[in-house]
Order: sequence, then C-alpha cells, then structure tokens
Amino acid sequence: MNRARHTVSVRVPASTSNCGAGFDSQGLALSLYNRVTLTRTQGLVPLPEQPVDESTHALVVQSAERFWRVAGTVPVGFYYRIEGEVPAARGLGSSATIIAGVLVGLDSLHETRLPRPAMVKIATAVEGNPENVSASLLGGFTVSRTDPATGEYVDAVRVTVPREIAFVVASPSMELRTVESRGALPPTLPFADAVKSLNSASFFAAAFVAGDYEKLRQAVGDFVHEPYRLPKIPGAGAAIDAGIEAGALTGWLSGSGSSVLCVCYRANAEPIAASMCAAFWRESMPCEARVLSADNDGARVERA
Ligand SMILES: Nc1ncnc2c1ncn2[C@@H]1O[C@H](COP(=O)(O)OP(=O)(O)OP(=O)(O)O)[C@@H](O)[C@H]1O
Ligand SMILES: N[C@@H](CCO)C(=O)O
Repeated sequence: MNRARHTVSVRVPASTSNCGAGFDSQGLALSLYNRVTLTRTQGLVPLPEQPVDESTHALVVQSAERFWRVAGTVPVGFYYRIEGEVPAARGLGSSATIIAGVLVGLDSLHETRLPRPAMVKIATAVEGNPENVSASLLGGFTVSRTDPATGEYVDAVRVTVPREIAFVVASPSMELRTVESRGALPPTLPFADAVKSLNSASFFAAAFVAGDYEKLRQAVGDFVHEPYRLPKIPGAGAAIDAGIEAGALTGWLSGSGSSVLCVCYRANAEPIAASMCAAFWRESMPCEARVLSADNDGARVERA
C-alpha cells in the first residue's frame, strides 16, 4: 500500500437475491450503485469519514481484517466513505456493496491482485450468505455454491444478462434489516414446500442460464421464505401480482425485503413500474420504483 496508491474509489452494483426460491443461492447484479472510497492514513485502523452506525463500521472492520489475513498483507489505517444510490435495508444488497467495496478497494491500494473468487469467499464469510456478494463482485446472474458442512463459499456459475431484459424494482419506505427478516423464518419446512421450491429454483436457474426468458413466466413459486416475509410488508405481494398483471414475466421479494422486483422486456417496463407502486400506495405505503438493467461487470475501481 505504501508504494503506489493513496486513495481508491470503487463502484459497486446493488443486487437482488433469492430470485424466488433460490434462497441463499441465486443473485443478480443491478445497475444501481454505491461508491466506496478508501484513503490511506498514517494510523492503524479503519475510520469513517462521515458518521456511520456501529453495524456499518463493524462490516468495514471485519472485511478489512479478513482481507489482510487472506492476502497476507500488513494492516494499515484508512478513512472510508460510503455514498450512492442503493437504499439500505431494502433487499438490494446494500451491505454487500460495502463489503465488496472495501475488499476491492484494499486489493487496489495494496496491489495484491486477489482473484475475484477469493474475494467472494471472504465477503461471504462477512455477509453470512453468498449470493449478494457474488453478484456484486462478479456481475450478471450468479448461482453460488457453498459447502454444505461449513457454509463457506466454494464457487459460482455466472451468466451475462442482456439489456433487453429489465428489472423493475419497487422499494417501499419500510426498512427491513436482514438479521430481523431472517429471524422471521421457521426452523424447519414441510417436505412438500421444500420439493416445490427446489422445482421452482432449478427451473428458474435453467431458464436464466439458457436465456430462455419466456419460460420465466412459469418459473417462480417460492415456499421457503416469501410466505413468511411477504405478509409483513403491506402491499408487497399485491405489487408483484400487479407487475405480472401489467405484463411482467415474473417477480419476487428482493432478498429479505422490503423491495419487490419484476422481470420484463424493457419496452414494457414503465407501466409495470407504475402498477407496482400503485399497489404499495393502495396500502398507504410510500414507494419508489426504478427501472434497472443487469450490471454485467461487477465492482470496479473508478479512480486510483
Ligand atoms: N449507504 C450506506 N451507508 C452506511 N451503511 C450502510 C449503507 N447501506 C447499508 N448500510 C449498512 O448495511 C445495513 C443493511 O444491511 P442488510 O443486510 O440489513 O440489508 P440489505 O443488504 O440492504 O438487504 P438484503 O441483504 O436483504 O439484500 C444497514 O443497517 C447499515 O449498517
Ligand atoms: N438470502 C438472504 C438474502 C438477504 O441477504 C435472505 O433471504 O435472507
């Protein structure tokens, strides 16, 4: 770090995850970005440039400490700044953007050239699940494999998603932190629900990897997490239904919520966005809709 760079800025895409029934497995990077800027200091620890809450600081510190351990570099002090468009605690992988930004930023400052899969492994250990961090770091649609015994990231299959496919995200004003939303899930699932979800997740991944987007119309049906989470977000289930009614191919609860997302052909996106937001407003839930594309690049150093 002391040789070359002093400040580095990393642009990191948001992500949707689960994509229906692909719980803790499927992720997709979106054209909505946070920027994480690291500036080296003479000190020994990471310090925020602007006020951040304890959990954000803990994410940065954990990411940095794990990076230094894996990369075998000597820890150094740095200031960090987080800015951008990704709303926090809305199921769009905001925490993953921070983790990915710190890892890519330190990699650039230290000139370690750590391979992206190694970064996804570190980021999964910090985030707890792989699919947001793999989408943010690798770009595109990703299906991540974790070790069933340890939960450690093993690998991912990623595909590029064409621009003709749009992702309409409706984000209600309600914040939902992932730790709380995961706490609402049951400890066990009925066997039949697991079977139905497996069928849906497998079909969805196959259709997406094949680029057979028409088949998405029959693909999504989740029995693992949406039945427990959707009812707690007024208007969310209705917003997905409204998007599909307005012409979307399919839709799902984005990550752990509170945003919902519909997939559609770009030409149909605007009326779908309006219908989805109207469903939230009918439940007196303020809502912001965004028409996005897939980000196929993943986190990128902007200035170094
Ligand atoms: N712009 C930001 N600035 C500072 N901290 C942020 C920012 N965005 C997110 N965070 C941190 O990440 C936390 C939100 O992470 P959480 O995992 O609960 O939601 P998410 O990543 O947005 O959603 P999901 O994991 O369902 O996709 C916030 O409570 C905050 O600590
Ligand atoms: N798979 C995660 C995504 C949010 O980090 C969940 O649904 O809890």
